[in-house]
Amino acid sequence: MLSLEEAHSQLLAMAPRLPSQHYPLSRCIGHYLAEPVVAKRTQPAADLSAMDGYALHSATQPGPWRVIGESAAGRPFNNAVGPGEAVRIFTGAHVPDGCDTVLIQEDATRDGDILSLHGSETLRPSAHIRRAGGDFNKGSTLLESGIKLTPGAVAVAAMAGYGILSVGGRPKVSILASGDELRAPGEACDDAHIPSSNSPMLAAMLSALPCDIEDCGIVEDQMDSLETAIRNCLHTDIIVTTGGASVGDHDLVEPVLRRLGAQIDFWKVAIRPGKPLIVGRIGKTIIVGLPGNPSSAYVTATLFLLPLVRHLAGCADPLPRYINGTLAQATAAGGKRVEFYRAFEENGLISIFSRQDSGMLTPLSKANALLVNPVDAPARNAGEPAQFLRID
Ligand SMILES: Nc1nc2c(c(=O)[nH]1)N[C@H]1C(S)=C(S)[C@@H](COP(=O)(O)OP(=O)(O)OC[C@H]3O[C@@H](n4cnc5c(N)ncnc54)[C@H](O)[C@@H]3O)O[C@H]1N2
Ligand code: MOO
Repeated sequence: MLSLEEAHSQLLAMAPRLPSQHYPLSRCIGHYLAEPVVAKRTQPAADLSAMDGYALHSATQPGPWRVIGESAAGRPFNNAVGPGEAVRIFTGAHVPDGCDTVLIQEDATRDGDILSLHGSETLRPSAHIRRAGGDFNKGSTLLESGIKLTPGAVAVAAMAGYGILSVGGRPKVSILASGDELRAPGEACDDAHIPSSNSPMLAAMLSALPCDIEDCGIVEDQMDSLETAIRNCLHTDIIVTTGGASVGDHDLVEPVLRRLGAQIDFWKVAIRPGKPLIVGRIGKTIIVGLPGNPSSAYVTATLFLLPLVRHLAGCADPLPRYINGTLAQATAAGGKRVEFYRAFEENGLISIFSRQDSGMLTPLSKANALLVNPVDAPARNAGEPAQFLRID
């Protein structure tokens, strides 16, 4: 059986990133940057006041000063300020030549044009001044390609002079649930049927990524039906199936993929839950066959589907990131497969849910972490270090 590490390296080698595209900043959120953002301007471009008050030279204190003009944001005072003079200034406005400090208006008394300092405070040079280039300088690289564009990253790109960014492509992902027992969520179910919870779960997981999702519904456990359903999704970049990935008589994903002439890249990975995962391709479409058990589908989507989408969309670092934490309770020794326990993490302390059956959804619904129990790990006590994946 393939190790998790081998499966991950095969996954990322399967297909190159999708071609990049140009988007206005308003549509860039959540996409991966395809080219670095290099500042086209310096910010601030000049020394600016950080407060409302008066610009003057600290050597001329304690005053009084004569107010000779005003500097507002976008409307600088363009003359020099001499000894004994001050300029009314507002937050974001240029600090005029001849001034090296800002007296905030709460510490000032003004009588007509005459300004005096009240209180015994000393005005320090540079106080309340944001220096030119204090945030960034023209030509400096502010964002590397492959990073996810957060609101802060979009804002720095705008301030750096960009209105349009080059971002990675948006993979098209179709979701296909297979199983005679499945009904669409919300439909009535008798004892022989269950709602397809995997379909909305996968759509919800993918919704956090830059991709376009097509829910292709539910297909019965029949070779011809599954074959037709997969054929109908071949226009997408990824087809994710759930169920029918294992070895039972009604588990048809692998035989149907073979009938369709698919290349099977790997089937069965040394992980628990999720061992029956199948990954293959038909032409340019990658098929990710997730096991049907809800927690197995969740874990394999976390470990394979989301990283694949991130990779195609241009993410520099698409694989799940393990975080260091501390066990709140003892764990059993690891076995021959890496185990991912549904867990709850708070302040780095990880507790494992007592019910870990991969068919159960209640522990998953409360989990915010997957505790990683590596292959052949020794049994561990509460207080020992452990790694986890954040899943909220
Ligand atoms: N003899 C063996 N049996 C099984 C093995 C094995 O190695 N040898 N592997 C087990 C493991 S591990 C898993 S996981 C499951 C995976 O099975 P399948 O991918 O073939 O999934 P199904 O049999 O179709 O369904 C399993 C389970 O999940 C429910 N299900 C399916 N689809 C959905 C959905 N869309 N939403 C909610 N629940 C779903 C289904 O009703 C079953 O209860 O195989 C083991 N067996
Ligand atoms: O790996 Mo299955 O996914 O144990 O339930």
